[in-house]
Parts: sequence; C-alpha cells; structure tokens
Amino acid sequence: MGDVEIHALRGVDLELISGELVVLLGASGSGKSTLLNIMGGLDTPTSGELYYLKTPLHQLTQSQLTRFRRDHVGFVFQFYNLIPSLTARENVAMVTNIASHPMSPEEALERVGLTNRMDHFPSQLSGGEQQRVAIARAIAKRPEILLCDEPTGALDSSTGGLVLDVLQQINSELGTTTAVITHNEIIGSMADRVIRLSDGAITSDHRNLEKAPARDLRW
Ligand SMILES: Nc1ncnc2c1ncn2[C@@H]1O[C@H](COP(=O)(O)OP(=O)(O)OP(=O)(O)O)[C@@H](O)[C@H]1O
Repeated sequence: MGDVEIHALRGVDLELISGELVVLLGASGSGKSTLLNIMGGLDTPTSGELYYLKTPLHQLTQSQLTRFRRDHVGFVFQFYNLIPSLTARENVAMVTNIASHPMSPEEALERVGLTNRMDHFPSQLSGGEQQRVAIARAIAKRPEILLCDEPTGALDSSTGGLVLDVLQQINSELGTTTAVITHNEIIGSMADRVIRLSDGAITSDHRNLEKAPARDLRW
C-alpha cells in the first residue's frame, strides 16, 4: 500500500494431500483468505512457489491461471454470488455449460439436497439453500479442489451445520480435496486436518484422530 509493505503471508510452507478435508483456522487478518486465493490461482504470490501436481502456478500467465481455475478449482464464498435472475438450476448450468466433464445441474443440486428447489430463484431460497446452490455450482464441474472461504459466515449454527455436512459428504463421496476457511474453532473438528494461521504464518498443523459429523456441530 504505497510506501507501506504488508506481508499478508510469511514463510508459509504447505502441502495439501489429495482427497483430504482441511480446515484453515485463524483470527481476522491472519492471512487465511490470502492463502486460499493464492492456492486457487485467484492471486499470485509476490515471492515463493506454488505447484498444482507438477504445474508451477506461480509461473502461469493470467489466462493460463483462468484455465487452471476453470478446469480444477471450485470456489465457495461467504456471500453466495448467485445470479438473481437465474433459477438454481440455471445458476449451476452457467458452469456445466463450459466445463469439460461436468455432472448435470440436476445431479449437482441433488447432491446438496435441493432436488425440489431447482426451479426457484435465489430470492425464493433461504441463506442456507442459496449457499447449497453455490456449492452445487462449485462441484458440478467435478473439480479436484474445492476452496471455501467462510462458507457459514452468514448463517446461523444449525443452517451452517447443514452446509458443512454437504461439504463433508462431497469430500467423502467425490474425493474432492477440500479446504475450508473459518475463524470458528468448533468447525475444526469436522476436518481430517486443521491448520492454524496467525499473523501470516502457520502456527500449527495437526490431524484429527476422529472426524466429527458436521451435521452435529453447534456454535
Ligand atoms: N489488497 C490488500 N492490500 C493491503 N493489505 C491487504 C490486502 N488484502 C489483505 N491485506 C492484509 O493482509 C492481511 C491478511 O488478510 P486476509 O484477508 O488474508 O486475512 P483473513 O485471515 O482472511 O481475515 P478475515 O477472516 O478477516 O477475512 C491483513 O492484515 C489484511 O489487512
């Protein structure tokens, strides 16, 4: 920022294992979103290296990064970013129409439990349902990686539990490597692995011996 240099991340060294469900925990400003955006090819690091399998993402051009995101990454954000004038099915079809080996919008919406809401517009859906449409849209192209930035940040605890349950099921049924950002410690218990960030650095990285079913989480 002008003359002031801000180090959003410092010395982060991290490897995500295929198929794991990771929760990234940290206080506001700890660098979670910056890390997720770099991992997803939305941002590029000012220094350091980042690989997706053998592909050096830090060396790709913007259009190559766009292709990487389109082919491999699904994103879910705190605010659902659905297109208001399109139904749930049409929102998902926006992605399936350009993906190379997608599932049908109907299958994606069935996986998130919204079979009977397919023809509803976002304004006719609850917050939790809108987030589940956003998850259906993110997984419909069968991405290898699903990145979720505070997916339950705008939801109450029981609705949030349902949304996290969907993420846990998708991870186990489709084997999608999943990273979920939160500042909520309780959500850590649903993960295979919990990584804590503080002031731009990883302060701990541990595996849960047992995963809690997300639908049972309350906060
Ligand atoms: N575009 C930017 N310009 C300057 N500083 C930034 C920018 N984006 C983030 N930062 C700073 O980098 C640090 C990390 O921000 P980041 O958004 O990654 O944190 P976070 O852990 O996701 O926070 P939150 O939970 O509040 O979203 C913060 O100190 C933030 O102020």
